[in-house]
Amino acid sequence: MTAAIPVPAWLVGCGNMAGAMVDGWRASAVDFSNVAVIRPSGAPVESIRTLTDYPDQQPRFVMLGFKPQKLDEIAPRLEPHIESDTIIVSMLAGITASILRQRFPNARAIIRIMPNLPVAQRQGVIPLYSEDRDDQACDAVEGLMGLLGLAPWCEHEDQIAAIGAISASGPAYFARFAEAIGRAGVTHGLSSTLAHSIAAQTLIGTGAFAAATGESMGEVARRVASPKGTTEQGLAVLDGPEGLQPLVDRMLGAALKRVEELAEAARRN
Ligand SMILES: NC(=O)C1=CN([C@@H]2O[C@H](COP(=O)(O)OP(=O)(O)OC[C@H]3O[C@@H](n4cnc5c(N)ncnc54)[C@H](O)[C@@H]3O)[C@@H](O)[C@H]2O)C=CC1
Ligand SMILES: O=C(O)[C@@H]1CCC=N1
Repeated sequence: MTAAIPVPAWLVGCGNMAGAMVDGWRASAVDFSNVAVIRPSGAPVESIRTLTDYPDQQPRFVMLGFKPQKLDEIAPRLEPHIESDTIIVSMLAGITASILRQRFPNARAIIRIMPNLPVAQRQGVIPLYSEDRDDQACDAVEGLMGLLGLAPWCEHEDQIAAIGAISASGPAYFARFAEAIGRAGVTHGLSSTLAHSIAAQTLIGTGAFAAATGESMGEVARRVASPKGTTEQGLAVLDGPEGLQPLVDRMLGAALKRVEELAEAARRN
């Protein structure tokens, strides 16, 4: 039997990220019959009832899927519906468990997650973190997230941000790298369509190859780069002192700084 969403359940905000989770759960045959999406646009979500306002109901499960900057607009109207039976799952970047507990003091348990878009294909990474020692609630949410991919628990809240900077933001970074390789292909005479499609297919194929062989990315790179061959010369540029690692370190640092800023803004309110 597949994991079940405790019901009644509300998905408050259902855009790119929560929508991808819904797609993954749908592919896992999760029952949505007592689940409602609540968002002001009322834009329909396939096979889930969509509402523009909170019904007169006390939900047992609420997933926060809106932007962190919306917390102070949304929390005061949502809070009266949250009771000692309600599990809150939050994907809001930067919004800590203690900030959420302050906004929703009555919640049974508050569980933070930091999912990524490939949950739609059940190939996601979904770190979890909670400060509430509620094994039943944690097991229920772990079961649901486990349907969508790798769902590790974090011991410390900082790990949610660190994992998130890699895996939640990661699809954007890998996508950007593939775009840059595609653009380089155009510089070398390929048509834009061909260059970008082969760059994307190479990213997809590399992931599939690594998954099928179980090899680390380091091993995959070594397998491609023949000694004294062509790839070795390209890797030497990436591996140089001005190469990829310092750039990636700065990239992650900038994203993590923003996590702090979002938390600070929420703490001030
Ligand atoms: N996009 C991603 O890959 C990831 C996003 N997240 C988190 O997911 C959350 C949502 O991000 P996205 O899906 O990218 O944004 P989005 O803009 O695609 O979706 C936001 C949703 O919030 C809804 N919304 C706006 N105002 C609302 C209100 N007053 N009440 C209820 N719903 C309201 C919108 O209708 C929309 O459905 C953010 O907190 C972000 O930190 C976390 C990990 C990855
Ligand atoms: O960019 C963001 O703020 C969200 C959180 C991690 C990925 N997307």
